[in-house]
Amino acid sequence: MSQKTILRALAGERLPVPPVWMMRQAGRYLPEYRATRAQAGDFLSLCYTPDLAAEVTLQPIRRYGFDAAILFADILLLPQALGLDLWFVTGEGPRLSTVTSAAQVAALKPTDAIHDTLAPVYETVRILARALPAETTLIGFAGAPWTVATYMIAGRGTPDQAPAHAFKAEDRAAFSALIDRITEATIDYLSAQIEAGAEVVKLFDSWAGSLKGADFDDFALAPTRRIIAALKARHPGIPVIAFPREAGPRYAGFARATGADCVALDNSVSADWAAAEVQKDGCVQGNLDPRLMVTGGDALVAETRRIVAAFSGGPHIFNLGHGITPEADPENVARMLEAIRG
Ligand SMILES: Cc1c2[nH]c(c1CCC(=O)O)Cc1[nH]c(c(CCC(=O)O)c1C)Cc1[nH]c(c(CCC(=O)O)c1C)Cc1[nH]c(c(C)c1CCC(=O)O)C2
Repeated sequence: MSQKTILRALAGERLPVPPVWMMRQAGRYLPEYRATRAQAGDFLSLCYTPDLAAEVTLQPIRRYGFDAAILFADILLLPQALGLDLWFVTGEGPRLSTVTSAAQVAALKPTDAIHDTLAPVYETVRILARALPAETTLIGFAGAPWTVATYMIAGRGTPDQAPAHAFKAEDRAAFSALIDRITEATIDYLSAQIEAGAEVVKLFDSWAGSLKGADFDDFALAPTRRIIAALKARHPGIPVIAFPREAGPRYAGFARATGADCVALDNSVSADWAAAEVQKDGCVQGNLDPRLMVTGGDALVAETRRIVAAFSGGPHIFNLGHGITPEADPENVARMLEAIRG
């Protein structure tokens, strides 16, 4: 069996101390990240410069000794590789050219053309596979099709994903074709990350919670299942983490329905409920409220310990319920790690 703690937990092993990493662990809360980002000039240049992207991936590993490193990139690089324009507005977030018709779906670049744009990401993975400490697991990632589609349709982040819901309601066939195109491209994108050295991959479905009923089945669950089945066929033994954020009761059964080796939990579900209803099917990850990394104090330590205790009966990877924010205090990360590792 692998000695890497993350891989042991993903294989279903209960460990006395849970392995730990954090969503957005390379990010603006760290002064060394801000310095490298300034050197790169802007966020996308940082993503597409392998030496610098590898450097920011390694920064939180050096500072905190996390058990996993997550490739530094962004879920919106794939839409760009499919032919959309992408830029980031400082202080606001991403902007993309949009896809809102069957003709625009058909005009996206073919899947085998994505690697031209994404080659630097694979090079970052290769650098990291060589540079990481022997005990650190390298996680690759992509956005899940629904979440990626919400940005491609709206051209930006939206609080309620209304433009994507409208497209789905107006032309379900064209919307489904878009989901299929993203699904196919995601399979090849993650496959290439694995071939470059990613040991685990994670699918971020940040907006899964806005899909209800049959829509959740068709556009959160089914594409995830299809991606995982294709990856398992091509790369047996590579674990997959699924993050259907704010899926609520639909977290139960999600691993069984999709074949995910681990389900990442946001902080809106109770740890005790998830221990009973989600962890019974395998590894779970997440749940700590990222706001505690800003406020810290005794509440951070108490909540960290409560989550460790709640999931102590089965396989568990400690993580936050969503990404750490720029306002977080780096000292609070150290405090959290001390509460987990003692
Ligand atoms: C929805 C989404 C995106 N990107 C991602 C998601 C899914 C997870 C989630 O829900 O947060 C995923 C992501 N984005 C980033 C990573 C790198 C790995 C990591 O450390 O977790 C990962 C895994 C870097 C990033 N991606 C982004 C930053 C900040 C950019 C900067 O340095 O200015 C980082 C470190 C920018 C980004 N990228 C995206 C948005 C909406 C924004 C702007 C909001 C923000 O600034 O936080 C799209």
